[in-house]
Amino acid sequence: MPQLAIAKEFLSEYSKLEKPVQKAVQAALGKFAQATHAGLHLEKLNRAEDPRIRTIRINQFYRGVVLAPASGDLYCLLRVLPHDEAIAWATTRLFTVNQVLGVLEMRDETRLQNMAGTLRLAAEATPARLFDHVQDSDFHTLGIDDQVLPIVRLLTREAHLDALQHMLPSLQYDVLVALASGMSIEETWEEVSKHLVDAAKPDQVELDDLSAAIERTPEQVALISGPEELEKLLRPPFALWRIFLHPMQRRIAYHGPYSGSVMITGGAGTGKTVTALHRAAHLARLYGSGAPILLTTYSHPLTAELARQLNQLIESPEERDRVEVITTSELASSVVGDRHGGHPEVLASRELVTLADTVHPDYAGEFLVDEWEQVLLAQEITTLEEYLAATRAGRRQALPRLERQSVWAAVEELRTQLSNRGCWSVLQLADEAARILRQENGPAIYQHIIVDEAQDLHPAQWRLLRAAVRPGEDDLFLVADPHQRIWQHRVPMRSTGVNIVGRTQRLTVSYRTTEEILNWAVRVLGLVSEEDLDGWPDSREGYESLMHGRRPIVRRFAEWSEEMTAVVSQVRTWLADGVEPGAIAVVARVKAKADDVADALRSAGVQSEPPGPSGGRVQVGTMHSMKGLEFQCVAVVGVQDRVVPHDRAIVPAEIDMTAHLESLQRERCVLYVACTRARDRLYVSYSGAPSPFLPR
Ligand SMILES: Nc1ncnc2c1ncn2[C@@H]1O[C@H](COP(=O)(O)OP(=O)(O)OP(=O)(O)O)[C@@H](O)[C@H]1O
Repeated sequence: MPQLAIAKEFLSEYSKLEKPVQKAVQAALGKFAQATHAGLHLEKLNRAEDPRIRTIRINQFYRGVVLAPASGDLYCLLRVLPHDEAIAWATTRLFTVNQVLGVLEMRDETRLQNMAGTLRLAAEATPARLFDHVQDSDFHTLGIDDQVLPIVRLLTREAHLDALQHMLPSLQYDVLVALASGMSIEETWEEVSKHLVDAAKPDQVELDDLSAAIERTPEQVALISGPEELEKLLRPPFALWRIFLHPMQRRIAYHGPYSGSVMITGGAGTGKTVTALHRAAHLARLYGSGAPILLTTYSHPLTAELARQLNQLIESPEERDRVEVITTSELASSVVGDRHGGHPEVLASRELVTLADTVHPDYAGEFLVDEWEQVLLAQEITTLEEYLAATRAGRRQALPRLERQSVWAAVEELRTQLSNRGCWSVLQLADEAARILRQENGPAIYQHIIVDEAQDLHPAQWRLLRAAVRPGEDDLFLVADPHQRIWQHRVPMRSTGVNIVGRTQRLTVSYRTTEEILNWAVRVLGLVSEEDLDGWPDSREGYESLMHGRRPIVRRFAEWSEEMTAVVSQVRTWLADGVEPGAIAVVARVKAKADDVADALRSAGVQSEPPGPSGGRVQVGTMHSMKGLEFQCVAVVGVQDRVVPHDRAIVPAEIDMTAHLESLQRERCVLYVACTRARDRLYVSYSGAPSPFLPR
């Protein structure tokens, strides 16, 4: 029975082909998948470096490049390119199985041989070599093969190594870069092992067993089980993440049972959500009976997106039905609704503040709500005595102990008014639901809970989730980036009630953005101290992107009106370059500025919409509203002093220094989140003095 495999490179270029060419590709691939490829003419090439390379006709102009071993029945589709390009690519490439690492490797053999000649000449003039300090045996241990080693021994400068980047097998190139940058053999091995399926060398490697090698290279090539899978894979939106997982993502998501709660951290765009989705799919497949699985986060737009992606990932309706995708608020609502009857009505935060404004002449609604949520509900304070004894670290406003009595009375009044209206606040509802579950101590609602964006949960939401699943194997799978904490006050890891000791993992490769944008955006975060992390695992070391692109543009203007004119013109340039309107976002720290931009765009004939499931228009919104989203091009505007950080979000230093620093760090995170939404292009502008967070 013939087997079909496809390379990631093919799938990314397939999505860019015109519809008729895509149809022709589907027809050709369908024949492979249905094992009727005998009708396809696999054309052998004269002078090909790899005797197993064939091409197939897609249409008059395009050809597919296929790796077809002499024995066995595996066909691997590598590229689909215009005719001449396909032939040129196919004749120069050589595929091998790495003897030590067992992965499938590709090299540009023709250019590599030419390069060897040039390097030999350069080496004759220089006795010292770049890798004099590395023994042959160490190279072998790290997977450098006998064909590459003689070339490596000719290298005299790092620039020569750079020149080999697109010729060498990628993992061997990574090894050489690590060694050249001064890493020890052990450190280099640690880097390499991240790319191996079991983080270890395979026991035995058969050099002509392509199927086994493909299974060890899940980042690059995928075996297709049959025509249905193929059909699904090629259906838009060509989701690469469904098939090609980084070995680390795969190891984490498809791990056997974890003995307790697990936390996965990683910088923006490292595929944390993707890993959470795969874990949900894995658990749904493993655990057929019993309580359902919950996939959750704090906001509805984010759960809507999670549900949409999960629908793409899980094919079996029964397995899909095992995973409930709802917000923590919806969970709270259903628990409280079940016990108190009816559907609890929740007051939106703005209405809550308006109501709180009316309860006491001396206290602003915002202050009372903040005190209730961030002190009382956060610390689960239920009596005045507890409140009088509570710490108020991190509050915006000092509060003499004597005054707490009247604040307590005002919050009580707010609660009474809410209750008279038959309403709840979001966090009050979470607190109540957690209390009910803990009191009942009944069977767990969920067998497993998977949480995305866990860094933004409030303590009441942590209590709710903790109570909704019984502590034990595979109870909580948490995905977080402590550097993207933009909402709540910091919840120290020890206050979450979740024990992750010894069960933390980190993702480091960004799949979203380019190295240029990522390096710039990370500098926005400044120096993050141990205290800032408060027991949460760090997630920036080794954070990198394998993609390259343009550096972010930063522009200064004298006035907001000029800045707006410029951003409108930037959006129009992107549109003129062929970027889809829905792949463009304009982001501001405050809503008023976002509204100004939306108006300016409208006047220029460009329609926009708020962030969310795209209706195909340019999206304009606040930095907070962009959480979890991504766009090809992002413009972040109004990044000036006193706006970023936003004056009102900063706790004055004279009130509480720790809280002041914390609030500053959170504002850095907000800007970091906004900038890391960009895949290819990032444009940043400000009027007057720049934000102190902008990298120099
Ligand atoms: N293995 C993969 N192959 C291809 N694309 C991937 C892979 N993993 C993630 N991606 C893509 O990278 C982008 C970022 O992934 P994801 O949203 O999961 O990252 P994240 O870490 O949750 O990001 P953030 O914290 O910024 O919200 C998405 O477009 C996703 O489809």
